[in-house]
Amino acid sequence: MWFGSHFPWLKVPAITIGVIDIIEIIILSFLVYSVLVWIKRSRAWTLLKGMLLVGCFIALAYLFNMDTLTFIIEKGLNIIIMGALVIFQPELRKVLEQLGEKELLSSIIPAGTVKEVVQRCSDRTINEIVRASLEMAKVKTGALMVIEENETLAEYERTGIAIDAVVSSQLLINIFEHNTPLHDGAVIIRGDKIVSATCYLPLSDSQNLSKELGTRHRAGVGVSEVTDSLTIIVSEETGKISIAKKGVLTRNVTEEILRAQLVTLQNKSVNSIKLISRKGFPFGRKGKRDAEKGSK
Ligand SMILES: Nc1ncnc2c1ncn2[C@@H]1O[C@H](COP(=O)(O)OP(=O)(O)OP(=O)(O)O)[C@@H](O)[C@H]1O
Repeated sequence: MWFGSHFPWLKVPAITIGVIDIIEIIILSFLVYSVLVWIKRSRAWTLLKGMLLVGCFIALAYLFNMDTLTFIIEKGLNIIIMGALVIFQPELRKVLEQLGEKELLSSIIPAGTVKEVVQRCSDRTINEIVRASLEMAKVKTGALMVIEENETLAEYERTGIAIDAVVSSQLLINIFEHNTPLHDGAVIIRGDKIVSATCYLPLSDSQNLSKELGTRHRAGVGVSEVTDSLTIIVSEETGKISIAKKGVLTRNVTEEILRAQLVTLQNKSVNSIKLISRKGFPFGRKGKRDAEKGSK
């Protein structure tokens, strides 16, 4: 009433909101949120900033009735939209794929409400991967291991040689041994199996990667940009272990960080996993000390 009497020119229509409207609002909010998150995570963020700038120019052109500019904009708009669709075809495809995957469900239902915990790989596999990485780092054997999560790596798996063997540190070390037929390229791990070796991965074109890093690291980051996988890279040059996730490369990771990443991927809390090395000790010096204390 107060609003209506003070702003008579502002007519607010009498609306009745039904259940369908609420559902519509929820769906729209979710879609807008998903698009914004996607834009932030993908290359589209840079594009969006550019588009906002162009949008400002367009608004100014219309505001000040700049006929020539508005004519060009009207004629060129379709071409710009088509161009954007072609350039961002991989990203758009990924968004549509994600909509069809279970990630959608988990993003709607908050963590903790889904009771069943899916365990992607066993504790033993984690221990074997960590052990292999440390061993290879010690002797500076270059390695590239991609661990599959929700999004399939089948596309990259096909570029390599099928293996289908249970993950073991010995096998991983053997694969990446210099001058052996399988040492080039990447190994793909799915669950507790090494599914393929010598795989070719997409190279990242990120400008943020240090110039001193070569194609092994670029390939590791590249696959993490286009899938939700975790990549472990052991540098042949420095013997340092790096991990790539969602296009972010973390260099020189410690055993603990590497293990924590693998445990996160396994969908279990870090505390709930008991890590036992081959000698029967929990991993790490502290674990060994604790185990020795316990056995006395
Ligand atoms: N697209 C790719 N997919 C998978 N593996 C690749 C790809 N490109 C290069 N590699 C692997 O990386 C090796 C070359 O590594 P390079 O020395 O260029 O990289 P780097 O990042 O400097 O690593 P390092 O620190 O180990 O030297 C190749 O022999 C090959 O095994």
